[in-house]
Order: sequence, then structure tokens, then C-alpha cells
Amino acid sequence: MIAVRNLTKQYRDHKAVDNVSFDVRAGETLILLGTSGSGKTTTLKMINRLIEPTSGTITINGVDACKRSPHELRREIGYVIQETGLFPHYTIAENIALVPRVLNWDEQRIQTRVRELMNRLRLPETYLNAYPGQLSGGQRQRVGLARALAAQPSILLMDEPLGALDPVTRSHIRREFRQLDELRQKTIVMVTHDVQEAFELGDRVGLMDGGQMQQIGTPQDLLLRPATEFVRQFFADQWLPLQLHTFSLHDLSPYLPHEPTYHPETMLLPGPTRLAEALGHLSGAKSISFETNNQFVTVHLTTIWPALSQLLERQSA
Ligand SMILES: Nc1ncnc2c1ncn2[C@@H]1O[C@H](COP(=O)(O)OP(=O)(O)OP(=O)(O)O)[C@@H](O)[C@H]1O
Repeated sequence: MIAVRNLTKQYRDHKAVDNVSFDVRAGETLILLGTSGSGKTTTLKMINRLIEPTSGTITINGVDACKRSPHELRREIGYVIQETGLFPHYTIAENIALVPRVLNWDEQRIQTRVRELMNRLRLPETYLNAYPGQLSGGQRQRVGLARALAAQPSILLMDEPLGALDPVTRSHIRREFRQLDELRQKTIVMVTHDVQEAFELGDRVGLMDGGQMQQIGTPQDLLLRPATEFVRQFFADQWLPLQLHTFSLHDLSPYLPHEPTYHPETMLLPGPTRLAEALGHLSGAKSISFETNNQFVTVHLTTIWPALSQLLERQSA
């Protein structure tokens, strides 16, 4: 869907982005991760031509992005930024309706779409006529996302969309993002410097440094098969929490004692639930269960840690 080839952006004698190539498949979430100044935002902004590349190509659905009008391109690609970029003197409804109005949708269709998005993003309809200043940071962030989704773009670019929020709200909204059907079907490129966020939301992660792509792969690839010493070091101090975000209850299954009966009083979770989330549930319940290969597996606090240690040992062997 998006093919980036040998992309470079040069400012005087400094290469902000240096010969970067990657693909983003339809429906995939690719996270651009890296320290400050590593070239993530510049790469993202070249995709919708907010920044023009010095050299290299970007092809979107088989068409060279540089051969298209930037305005037309940006109408088709949703864009979410940290400060949300909401217009303070427009109501929430007017902010969300911005692109559909530019595209001349009829008023009834706009109203229906605005309400639909507000419902999906859990924004009460009483906020329709409120102004951005009357909302909390987390709510404004949801409005920013609703605005980017309004005209149903197939591609969404997000630059630190949760960067301005406190850690608790951030992790809450992150969970909501993952569960949102509207986002599941989108091709997403998202910039963050938060490693856990990258591992939680990314199908694949591209780690950048000094304008170059150091490695691109699944979270497991980066963690367990680092291409360079830089990649290994980058994740070293968060190795365990990242593993918990990488592996699911399914992955743990071979190392858990399989009890013959399913305890109906336990909390039932889907098998793909990541271990970090499963542990969160387990801390508030005696046990959790999940289904794998047509049988239920029950997990207790006393059985999860030995199983996890075996799983990690096997992975790093
Ligand atoms: N307009 C510009 N003129 C000159 N240098 C620039 C310009 N924009 C960005 N740079 C430089 O290019 C490099 C990459 O910047 P970029 O904003 O892409 O990094 P980033 O990884 O997104 O960082 P952050 O996480 O801090 O936003 C930085 O060294 C930055 O100073």
C-alpha cells in the first residue's frame, strides 16, 4: 500500500532522513520508533508531502505521491498530531466535520458521520457544541482522531498522538485504540519514542537512529533477533516488560499445567491477550482462563511466573 524507497531529506549539510526504505502493507500498523531527532517526524511528513523529499520515492497504492497534488493527497490521508491541532473557535462537531465539508458531503451525511464517530470514540453527544478548551486532554485527543477518521481515509499518519497525555490516560486510550474497529482496517504509520507504546500498538516497528532505519520487523524480531548492537542496547533496560507486551497467553500455553476442568468463576480472556494485560487482570482475580486448541487453560498467579520463565528461557536459547 505504501512503498518508501531510498528516501532522503537533506537540510544544508545535515541529513534528517538518510536513504530510508520500507513498505507498509494494507491494514498494517507500522510504528516509527527512535530517540529525539532520529528522523521519525520528517519521514512521516514526507508521506503526505508536508515535507518534500530531497531524493527517493513514495508510492501510495501504486501511484507516485510526488506526482499528486499535495492537497488532494492530504484529504485522502488522515493525520493526527500531538497537540491535536483543533481549531479553538470551532465547536467539536465543526472540528470533526472539517474534511467532509471540504469534500462537499451533504449536511445530513456529515451530521450522521460526526455522531457515529463521537459514539465510537466514546465522546458524549453533549460535547457536540462545546469548544476544544472545555474538554480534557484525553477527550481532545479523541476529537483529533475523530477528525482524522471523518472522511474515511484508508491511511492514517499519527505523530506522537498520545504524547501530551499523562501515563494513565495514555495507557487507557492506547487500549481503546487497539479495540477500535475503525482503526483495525486502516493502514497506519505512527511515530513515537515510547517503546512500550510501539510494542503494544505496532504490527511491525521501524527503529530509527541518525536518520537511518536501523531495523524494521515485528516486536519479537527486534527484541529477540536484534540486527545490530544499537538495536539490542535500545531495548536492553526494558527487556522484561517488553516481553510481556510481545507474548500472548497462547504463547504461554505449552508451559502451563493444563487443568482438566474449566473453572466457571474465572475471568475468560481471548488467547491472543498479551501477557502484560493478562497479568493486570490476574492481579485483581484469583485466576484467569483462555481457550487454546479447543480446551480451556486456567492460569493462577502461582503458575504464570514459572511458565513465563520457561518461555523466556526457550526464546533466548
Ligand atoms: N526544517 C529543518 N531544518 C533543519 N533541520 C531540521 C529541520 N527539521 C528537522 N531538522 C532536523 O532533522 C533531524 C530529524 O528531525 P525529526 O523531527 O524528524 O526527528 P524526530 O525523530 O521526529 O524527533 P522528535 O522525536 O524530537 O520529534 C533533527 O536533527 C532535526 O533537528
